[in-house]
Amino acid sequence: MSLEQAKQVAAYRAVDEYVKNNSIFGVGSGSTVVYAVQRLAERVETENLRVTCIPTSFQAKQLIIKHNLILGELETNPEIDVTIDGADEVDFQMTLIKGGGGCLLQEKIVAACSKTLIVIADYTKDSKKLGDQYKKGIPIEVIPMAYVPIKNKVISMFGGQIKLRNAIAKAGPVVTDNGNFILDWIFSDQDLDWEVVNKSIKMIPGVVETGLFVRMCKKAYFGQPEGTVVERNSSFL
Ligand SMILES: O=C(CO)[C@H](O)[C@H](O)COP(=O)(O)O
Repeated sequence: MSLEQAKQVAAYRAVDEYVKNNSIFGVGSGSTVVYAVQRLAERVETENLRVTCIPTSFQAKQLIIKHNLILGELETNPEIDVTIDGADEVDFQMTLIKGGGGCLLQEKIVAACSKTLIVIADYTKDSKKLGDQYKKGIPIEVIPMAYVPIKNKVISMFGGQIKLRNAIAKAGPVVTDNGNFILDWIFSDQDLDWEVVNKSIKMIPGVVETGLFVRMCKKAYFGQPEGTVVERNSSFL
């Protein structure tokens, strides 16, 4: 079974268990979420469901439109029933690293407006400690003019290394859906208190958001190589 199939089984399971009729649904971003939207569209069609979808990125909005789903926004739907999103890594405490695809800011806003946040991922994202699996670091979305002082400050507070994320098909840095830059912080200490780290980094002027999702996720579905799905529940939500 391929990695893509592992993503698909996790996504289908989560949509089947969590999406209900007459609900407001947060649509995450990334390659795994593509399968979730696919499954949602199937269910809307066959079960005649009414589900209003709130996107977490330009990509998510395009997926909603492509599948003829109802597109909503936080202005009119500030309370979301459930959001299903991918993750770059999920540790044993259900702390997430997100933002590998650069959409962390809107993902965190939508997650914070959701009664329930569910993660869907393949088995490579399942980890004991952050950094065991995902080696690209913690994304930090920043206001462009402040990227150097923020970089220096984070390193002086917590160590490690920071890279400004560069675009692939464009010269220069990645510019997010919100017009900001992304710093990827490769931390050296795996035993940090992520709640403290998240709050401290957020206090630095010019930081818009971090890709650390602490105590936000209720459940994770990990698609396995043999086609089964492993579930992990949070102990605090
Ligand atoms: O946080 C994200 C984007 O900002 C994604 O959810 C995360 O990168 C996982 O993506 P994928 O499902 O493609 O592995």
